[in-house]
Amino acid sequence: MSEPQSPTANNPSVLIPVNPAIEAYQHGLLHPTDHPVLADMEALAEKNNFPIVGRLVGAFLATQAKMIVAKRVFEFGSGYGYSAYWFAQAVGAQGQVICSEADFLNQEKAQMYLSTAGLWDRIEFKVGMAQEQFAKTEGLFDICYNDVDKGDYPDIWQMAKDRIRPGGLYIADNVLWRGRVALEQYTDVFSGWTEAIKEHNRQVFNDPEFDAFINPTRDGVLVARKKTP
Ligand SMILES: C[S@@+](CC[C@H](N)C(=O)[O-])C[C@H]1O[C@@H](n2cnc3c(N)ncnc32)[C@H](O)[C@@H]1O
Repeated sequence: MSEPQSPTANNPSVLIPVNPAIEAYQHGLLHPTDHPVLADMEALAEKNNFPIVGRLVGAFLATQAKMIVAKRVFEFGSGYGYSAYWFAQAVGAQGQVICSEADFLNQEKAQMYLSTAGLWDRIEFKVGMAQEQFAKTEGLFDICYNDVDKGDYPDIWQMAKDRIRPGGLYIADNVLWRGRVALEQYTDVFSGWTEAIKEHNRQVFNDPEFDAFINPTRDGVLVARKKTP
């Protein structure tokens, strides 16, 4: 009997972490009460091939934030506010999500979408390099969320880890990088990004101050909780 065809049989240099049928099943379980603006944001991502986290990971981010009663979140790489929608909804009316984004054109879109969703007053949107914006922002965070260009992942981890409160979370998207991190041979989309993600993952998992886990949903979401004294 022949082996079943894997979804990546034509492309052995990547693996899809979760079977698409399982992700479709998970999608089917999500409740349809989220704000209709999400569908507009998803349609724009589809049209422009823009890498938003998508609804499964969005719901996961919001759940993580609610679990630790997060009130202050810093996002590294906010795009036009899709992941920020989930955090803003989770932190509540008294909470704050500080977005950082290199492309100034995304600020206007984020404002339009998140105002429609009634969440803009929980957002502080900073245009510029996330590293610089973070350095200029004082205080500790309940969550630092990393979704910038992947070559910068180790640097972002190094700057974020000391600014997370005990019991708070460091979250990073795309840490499985379509499975390339698990392969000996792969085709890199951008030179060095797979190695940077692997180095980042090693650093997070080896840090004695954090407990870490990778949720393989979509492209892999790493969650690391800072231990309490
Ligand atoms: C994967 S997208 C973010 C998607 C967003 N988190 C979401 O799910 O809706 C990455 C975004 O980060 C921005 N970006 C990449 N590297 C950055 C950096 N070092 N500083 C600021 N923005 C960055 C890009 O312009 C892009 O909009």
